[in-house]
Amino acid sequence: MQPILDISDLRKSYGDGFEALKGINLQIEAGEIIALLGPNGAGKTTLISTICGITTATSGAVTVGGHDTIRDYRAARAMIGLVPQEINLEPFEKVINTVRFSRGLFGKSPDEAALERILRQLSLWDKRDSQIRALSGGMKRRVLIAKALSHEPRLLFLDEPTAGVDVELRKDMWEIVSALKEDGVTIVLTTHYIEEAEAIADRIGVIAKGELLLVEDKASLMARMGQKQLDVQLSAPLEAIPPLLAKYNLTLCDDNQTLTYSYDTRAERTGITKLLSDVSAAGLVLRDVLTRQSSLEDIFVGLVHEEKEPS
Ligand SMILES: Nc1ncnc2c1ncn2[C@@H]1O[C@H](COP(=O)(O)OP(=O)(O)OP(=O)(O)O)[C@@H](O)[C@H]1O
Repeated sequence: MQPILDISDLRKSYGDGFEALKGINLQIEAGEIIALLGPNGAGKTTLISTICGITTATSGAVTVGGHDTIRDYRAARAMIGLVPQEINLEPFEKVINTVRFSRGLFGKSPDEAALERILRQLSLWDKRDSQIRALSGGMKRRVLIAKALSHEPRLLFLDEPTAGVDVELRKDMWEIVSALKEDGVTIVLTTHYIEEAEAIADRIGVIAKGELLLVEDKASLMARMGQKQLDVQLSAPLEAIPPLLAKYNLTLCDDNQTLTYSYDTRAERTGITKLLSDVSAAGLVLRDVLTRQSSLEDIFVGLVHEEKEPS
């Protein structure tokens, strides 16, 4: 099946020569939620702006639903909704007029039923005649989403939808995103929050210094997180792993005194009991044991760190 979004070798250098995107390749299937995680300045906003035609790419190509975002800009843009980071609403305008106006900007014919459906979906229907300035911060964010949905796009970009919002509002936002997915909208969101990516994304991309360092199914990332390491510290150094312990796939650390064993915390049997009894049967004396777990955060920090300080 043709991906709804296809980005190939996308590069962006700003006027001062700074390369904000260094050859991004990414395909997104219809109906997915993908979270792009990255530190400040990684290039997330630049990537979204380039796809949406707000910024011009230096080279590379992007298609949305098969439409090239440059040659076939209108058709591509009509399929995209963008929820920007900043709240940029007209304070004296009524909610419904704001959303109606956005729809008009895309040249879509008026459709009051569509507006009602969007406003109801975002729990804004009761507020349709309120002025924007009278709304809470959370409601204003909902209006931004309603505006982005006003022309019924198939692909929605949310640029840091929960930056600086409280925990309750963040959860609200996550529910909205899940409901949109149920409706068949494909969602790309950028975030600094690892737990946000964990909570709602199907796939996670890590971006740093203009490069996409990893794109992976959340499930397989979680499987990596399920891996734990057991460090068995011995009272004396070893020359090599004894043959009796060969079957455990152990690593002997640089100090020659620590054996590391990886296991899956979710497996029925971790093999730890048997390992420890075989360690003793091999005549080794334990000094200490400790366990470590790699989290998505470790994976993320490790990747971004490697990128910052290439060895
Ligand atoms: N108009 C511009 N001119 C020059 N450099 C720019 C411009 N816009 C962005 N940059 C630079 O490009 C890099 C990527 O910025 P971008 O806003 O895309 O990052 P981001 O990942 O969205 O960061 P944040 O999480 O802080 O929003 C940054 O180093 C930024 O300073």
